[in-house]
Amino acid sequence: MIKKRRSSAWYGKHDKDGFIHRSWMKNQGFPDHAFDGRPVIGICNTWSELTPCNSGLRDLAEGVKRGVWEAGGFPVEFPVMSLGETQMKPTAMLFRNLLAMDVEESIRAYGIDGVVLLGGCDKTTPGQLMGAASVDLPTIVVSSGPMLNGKWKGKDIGSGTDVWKFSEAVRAGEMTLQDFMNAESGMSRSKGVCMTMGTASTMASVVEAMGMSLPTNAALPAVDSRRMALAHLTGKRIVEMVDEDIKPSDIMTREAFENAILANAAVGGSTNAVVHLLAMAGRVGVDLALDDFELGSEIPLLVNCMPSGKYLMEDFCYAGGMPVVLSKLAKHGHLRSTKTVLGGDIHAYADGAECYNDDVIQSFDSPVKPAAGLRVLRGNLAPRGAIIKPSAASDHLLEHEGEAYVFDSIEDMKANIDRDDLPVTADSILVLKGCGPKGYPGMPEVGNMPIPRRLITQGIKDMIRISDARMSGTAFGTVILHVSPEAQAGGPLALVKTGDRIRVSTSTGALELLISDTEMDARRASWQPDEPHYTRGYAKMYVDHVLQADKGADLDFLVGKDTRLVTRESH
Ligand SMILES: CC[C@@](C)(O)[C@@H](O)C(=O)O
Repeated sequence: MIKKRRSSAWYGKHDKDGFIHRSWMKNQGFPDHAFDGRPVIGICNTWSELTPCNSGLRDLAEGVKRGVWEAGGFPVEFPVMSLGETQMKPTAMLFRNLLAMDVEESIRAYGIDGVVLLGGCDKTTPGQLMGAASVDLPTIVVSSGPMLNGKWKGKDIGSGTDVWKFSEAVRAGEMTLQDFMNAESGMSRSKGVCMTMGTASTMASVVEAMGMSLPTNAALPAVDSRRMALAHLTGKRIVEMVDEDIKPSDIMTREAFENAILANAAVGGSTNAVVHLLAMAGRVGVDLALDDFELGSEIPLLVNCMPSGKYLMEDFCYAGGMPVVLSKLAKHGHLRSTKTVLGGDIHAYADGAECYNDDVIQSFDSPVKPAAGLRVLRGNLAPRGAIIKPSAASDHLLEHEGEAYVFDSIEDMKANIDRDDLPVTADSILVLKGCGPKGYPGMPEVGNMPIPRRLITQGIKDMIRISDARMSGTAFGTVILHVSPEAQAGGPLALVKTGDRIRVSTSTGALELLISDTEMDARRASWQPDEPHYTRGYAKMYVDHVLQADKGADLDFLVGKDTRLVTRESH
């Protein structure tokens, strides 16, 4: 017998409970020595054919198992809910916290000592980490990895980013519907997540910057054999980590979250990282606030990937990937010291990293864009904040005052956006209500509303859009998101009327509805929330308990952790 482990409370007992735990597991052909006290490693898998981004995780699980066996551990794979943002209605975000509950309770209830999280699609990474952090066993992430570069008509095309471009081109009459449909197959040529710097690759990048995965995990393409090797090495490492007792709470420190914010700015990462990092921080008890994201605002955009730049994740990988970004951040004093899954400091991920393509990963002195990180906006329209991604926005709209055109719901927007008589100009500000966590529900990626047809046919490509929704990490435009409190929770967004003037200043961080306080109070007095869409089940629980976007949209009762061992047996 090696050292007494958590799993020994299942497999090390010599009574009827130990018999039950071991004997039933042996029906899968595991030999006696699998239960000799070696570390039991749970492989928490979000593989699903309905989550195409994660469809390669079955293979990667086998890679992790090889490494676990090699290091003297006992690997056991288990499924958890899988969330495919491209497939789920109303949005996978509605279920991120449900996945987190599934992960948390699975880890807690089973006899495992350490966990490898296999995720990829946007919500699977944060959902798994939130759940794992609330139990706090040694944990490492292995991501799906991005798809190969999209290819169509001899050009590279990027997941999401080119969907938005193509669909606007069809609406503007610049692309045929047949061409639009033909591009589908070229865009998704292999297993893996979006190969733009969408939310999936953003989350993998920030997780690497936090030290929660092995180095190079974020950018290796899903089908690159080196990803299988990385899974193998992760399996080996998690066994050692159990012995070293390195837990998420040792790694996911305040400094690690700051590194995530800084890295997110440098890679031009998704706005969705904000709600996910806030929710993850809430689980480990790190006091991260929306304003902390301003930390990244002066960091230049180094990674020239869509949607803020022009390349794709495969190019980013071949240019050196995250270790290069971390080394550039370190060189300019923007990488905090913090422990990683390897047991050393995050600076070790950066040491010796070489950049193989200076156009794909640019320098601090000559970046893709200066001061590219997310900005937090506040004012009487968003008392608890809103965010904008300047690197994906139009410079001329970053300081702007204009007249609001309001859509009261997503249905209203869809029914009217293409009306030929829609009273909007390029200076108008489109406002969409009812798309926050409680409103839709689930805070979908609809904030980057299409440009009204009458403007797009005049060649207008961007205008200010404001909502309580999120937007795809692959999207672009001058889009103000995550307005808190949301309309459905009675935030001032609910009170905006068509014709009101709104002022946006990205430089001073202001978002103001230019009406008097008296007028605001009068409108509030007659405001009623919409009837809830769901009156039972998980969605009802979600709506009753979800926190606002500025707090990460976790459920109020899931914040924090409980690391106690469950002592009561099932028989
Ligand atoms: C279409 C792109 C998606 C589904 O990945 C999106 O969720 C993102 O934020 O990147």
